[in-house]
Amino acid sequence: MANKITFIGAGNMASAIIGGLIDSGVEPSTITATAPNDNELATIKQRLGINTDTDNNAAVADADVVVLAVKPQIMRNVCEALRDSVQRQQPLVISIAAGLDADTIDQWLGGQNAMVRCMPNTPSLVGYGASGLYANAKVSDAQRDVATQLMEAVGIVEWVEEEALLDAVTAVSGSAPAYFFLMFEAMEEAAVKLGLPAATARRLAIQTALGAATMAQRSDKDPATLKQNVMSPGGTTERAIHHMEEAQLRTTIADAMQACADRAQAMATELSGK
Ligand SMILES: NC(=O)C1=CN([C@@H]2O[C@H](COP(=O)(O)OP(=O)(O)OC[C@H]3O[C@@H](n4cnc5c(N)ncnc54)[C@H](O)[C@@H]3O)[C@@H](O)[C@H]2O)C=CC1
Ligand SMILES: O=C(O)[C@@H]1CCC=N1
Repeated sequence: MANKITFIGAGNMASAIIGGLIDSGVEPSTITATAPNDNELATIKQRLGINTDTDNNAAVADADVVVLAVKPQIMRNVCEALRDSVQRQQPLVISIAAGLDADTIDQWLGGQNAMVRCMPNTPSLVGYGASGLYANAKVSDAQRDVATQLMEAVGIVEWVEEEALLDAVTAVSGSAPAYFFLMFEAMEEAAVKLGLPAATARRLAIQTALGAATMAQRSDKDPATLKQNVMSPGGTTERAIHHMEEAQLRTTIADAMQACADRAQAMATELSGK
C-alpha cells in the first residue's frame, strides 16, 4: 500500500472509502482528508482518527496517492489550484468523480500525470464496495497495484481497458446501491400495506437481499436458475415474477441504466468543455 494517501474532499464517498481502509488495517495517521469546512473535518477526524487539513496544497505536498473526491462541478477549480503542488510531488492521482475523463483532469493538473479513474460505490464503507478502474498510459504497473490494493481494501475491483466503459460501471455499480435502496423502500411500503409492521418488513427485506446476493455470489448457478429454483410451478413466486415481467421491469431497469450512463457522458461534456 502507498505510504501516504490524501483525499481531496471528505464527503460521503471519501469517508466511505477511508472508513473501509481503516477497518481493513490501514494506519489512520497515513491518511489525510481535506475540505473547506472545519466542522466537517472535525467530525471525520474524531470519528476516524485521520489527519485533516483545510489547505489542499499542504495536504498534497507529501502524498504518494491523491484521491480527488470532490463533486465533478468543482473539480476544475480544485485541480487548477493544485496544479503546482501536483507537478512538484508527482503522486498517483485517482479521481472518483462521475463522468469527467482522465485526460481532462490531467490537463487541469498541468498534464503528464499518472492518472487512475475509479468509479467506486458507497458500500465501500462496510467492505462490500465494487469499483471499476481505468489507468492512463502514465500509470506504472506498480501504481496499478497500489490502486488495486487501495480499492480492494474496501471491496472488489474490476479494471476496464476502455475509459468509456466507466459510464457502464457507473450504471451497474457506482449508482446502483440507490436502486437496491429504492427496492427496499418499495418492498417495505408494500409489506406494510399487507399488514406487517414497518420494522419487521424492513428487516425481512434487507436480510432477503443479503441472502440472495450471498447465494448468487457463492453458487455456480446463474441468477436465472436461482430465480427458477424459487418459483414453484403454479405457486406464489411465479405469480409475483409474472407481474414484474408484465410490468416491463427489465425494460425499466435497462432504461434507467442507459439514462445513468448517458448522464455520466453528458456531465463529462458539460464540465470538460469538449
Ligand atoms: N456518493 C456516491 O455514491 C458516489 C460518488 N462518486 C463521486 O465522488 C465524488 C464526491 O461525491 P460525494 O462524496 O457523494 O459528495 P459530497 O458532497 O458528500 O462530498 C464532497 C466533499 O468535497 C468537499 N469539498 C468541497 N469543496 C472543496 C474544496 N475546494 N477542496 C476540498 N474539498 C472540498 C466537501 O466539503 C465534501 O467533503 C463526486 O465526484 C461523485 O461523482 C462516485 C461514486 C459513488
Ligand atoms: O450520483 C452521482 O452522480 C454519483 C456518481 C455515482 C454515484 N453517485
